[in-house]
Amino acid sequence: MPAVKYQKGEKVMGRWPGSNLYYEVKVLSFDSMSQLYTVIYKDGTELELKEQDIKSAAGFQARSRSRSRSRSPGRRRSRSRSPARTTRRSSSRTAAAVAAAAITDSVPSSRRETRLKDTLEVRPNRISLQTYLEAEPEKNQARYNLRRRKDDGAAKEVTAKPEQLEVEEAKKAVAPIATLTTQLDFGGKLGAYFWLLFLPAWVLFLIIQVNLEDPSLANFPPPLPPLEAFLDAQALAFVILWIAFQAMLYILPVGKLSEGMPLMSGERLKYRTNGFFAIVVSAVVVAVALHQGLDLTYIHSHFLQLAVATFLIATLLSVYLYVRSRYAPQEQLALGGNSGNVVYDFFKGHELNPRIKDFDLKFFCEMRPGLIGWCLINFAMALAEMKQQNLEAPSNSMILVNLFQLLYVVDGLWNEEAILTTMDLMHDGFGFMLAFGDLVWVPFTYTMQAYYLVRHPNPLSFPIVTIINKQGFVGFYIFRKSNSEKNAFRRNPSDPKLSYLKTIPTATGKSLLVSGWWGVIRHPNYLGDLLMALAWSLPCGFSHLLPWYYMIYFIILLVHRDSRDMSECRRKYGSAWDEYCRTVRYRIIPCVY
Ligand SMILES: NC(=O)C1=CN([C@@H]2O[C@H](COP(=O)(O)OP(=O)(O)OC[C@H]3O[C@@H](n4cnc5c(N)ncnc54)[C@H](OP(=O)(O)O)[C@@H]3O)[C@@H](O)[C@H]2O)C=CC1
Ligand SMILES: CC(C)=CCC[C@@H](C)[C@H]1CC=C2C3=C(CC[C@@]21C)[C@@]1(C)CC[C@H](O)C(C)(C)[C@@H]1CC3
Repeated sequence: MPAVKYQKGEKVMGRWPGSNLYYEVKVLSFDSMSQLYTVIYKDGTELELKEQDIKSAAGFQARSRSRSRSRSPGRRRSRSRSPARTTRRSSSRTAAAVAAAAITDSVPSSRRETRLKDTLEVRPNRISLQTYLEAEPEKNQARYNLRRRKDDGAAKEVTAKPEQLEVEEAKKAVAPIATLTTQLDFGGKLGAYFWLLFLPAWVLFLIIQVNLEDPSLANFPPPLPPLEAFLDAQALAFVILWIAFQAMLYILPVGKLSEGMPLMSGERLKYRTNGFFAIVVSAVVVAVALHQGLDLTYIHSHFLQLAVATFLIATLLSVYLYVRSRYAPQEQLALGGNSGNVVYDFFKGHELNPRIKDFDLKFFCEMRPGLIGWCLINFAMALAEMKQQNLEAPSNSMILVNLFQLLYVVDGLWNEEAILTTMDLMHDGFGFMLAFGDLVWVPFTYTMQAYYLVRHPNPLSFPIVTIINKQGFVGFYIFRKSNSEKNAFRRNPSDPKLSYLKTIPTATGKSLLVSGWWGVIRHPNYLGDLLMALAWSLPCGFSHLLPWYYMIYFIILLVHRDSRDMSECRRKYGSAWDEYCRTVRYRIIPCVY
């Protein structure tokens, strides 16, 4: 049996996977079968290393000293380039930021990412393990038995001090392994069961409630109608026709082909961003159909059946998405949605950008049938209100709700490219949650205010209309400006028009905005969105809670989304993110939250 070179408890230097950096580690054990040492890093991360990737601490220091004096290009660079020349203002500079700044100073920002990845000698000394694995998965996997031995879910940060050795390219490249998702969102596996049952039931509850004389969110669920009342072949046919019509508009070679953000593979997918064209054509087609005698109030009278039909389609789509995610190549998968639990994975979704040829299912579902359908339903509710209340024109409240929500959707479609830098498109897998959210939840619950007004009129005086209008537009202004600022910055960080903005460099090569809208609060777009949501509920008055459902749901959604985003960004950007949070203290409401 060969002698064990390093003993249990011994402090040695372990090579950081995929790089030439050595960290101080403690030997925990040696497995004679696999010939691997289990070592623990200072932050508690355990990895298995081969003997050749371990050096004794004494020998390493002597070698490292002589090398760093004579030939470390990293050192030369950081001495000659003062970190003070970066855009950062804070005095408590972390090593990560200084390291990144040393590089970003000399490189145009659009090329920073590539340079950072290539330049192995200047590595930050605090970097998240998972970020590192994502950045260079093939190198890591080629050389190491790279599994975290003590995984408690969230990626931990390595705080050990790196020593620098020579720069060389990793030699082999093999496909990365599939990693199990251990950090589960939405209440984990049990939560997934709950949401799968609760979300459709809640849609049903809302639809049944809103038709009652005295609707309330606090009401006990009324008795369910018989099963036949839920299913309607004609309603199903309409829904299929609508989705097929939107799909046809989406694939027309009209409008811009926009590039998505770079994927892990470096590839950038192309998206046909012709959403504005789609809503204009849809409006024209609906106008022609109305002229031909189509009775749009059918949508009001068959709302439940239309919702159930759409739910069936969303469920079938989710099953398809789940099955295909099992066969998708590793580099096309999202980080989440691979827990090993069928229900959780079905709910969360695992494939990042499922496509049939060039047809992007997630992008299409998020931006087209549900979103444009939302406006169509609102319009049908306005017609139903006129019919039901014998009006010659829709009420002021109905007009306000219709116009505000139309503005929201048209703006989203006009700026469709901006969706490519949002969380759903960049990070989330496509599964039941998003398919159901996009196709059922948005059109059948976001229309609750308009639906409510059909049977529950709320007359508004002109001054009140003016106040709600102003408040809604302030929200819209904040929402649009902040989203556009981030989108423009993410697309071209060196855009001269954005040169006035202050940024924090991060170890990934991307920077974070710390001035402008994103320097006031961490989610200015959420604040704008919430103010708009308020303006959609106010026209319905205060007699019932039901039209306020969207506001309540939206606060919960955005607070949860913000915390999901915080942990995701912390994982990605490590100490640079902490620095950002110290500089920009409030999340959504200045000085409050
Ligand atoms: N009506 C509705 O039902 C809903 C509407 N929305 C709206 O959709 C829009 C998009 O929201 P969402 O996708 O949740 O989140 P964001 O558009 O806010 O995207 C978050 C991402 O932005 C990047 N980012 C965060 N901080 C900074 C910074 N300081 N500088 C530069 N980049 C930063 C990070 O990604 P990275 O660094 O990787 O680029 C982060 O993950 C929002 O306006 C929201 O209100 C959202 C959900 C539901
Ligand atoms: C409860 C449940 C099933 C939640 C799913 C959440 C989805 C409904 C939302 C997640 C992010 C969304 C966005 C929009 C609609 C709602 C969903 C899909 C959005 C398309 C609305 C229009 C905006 O202008 C927008 C493009 C910014 C926005 C993007 C996020």
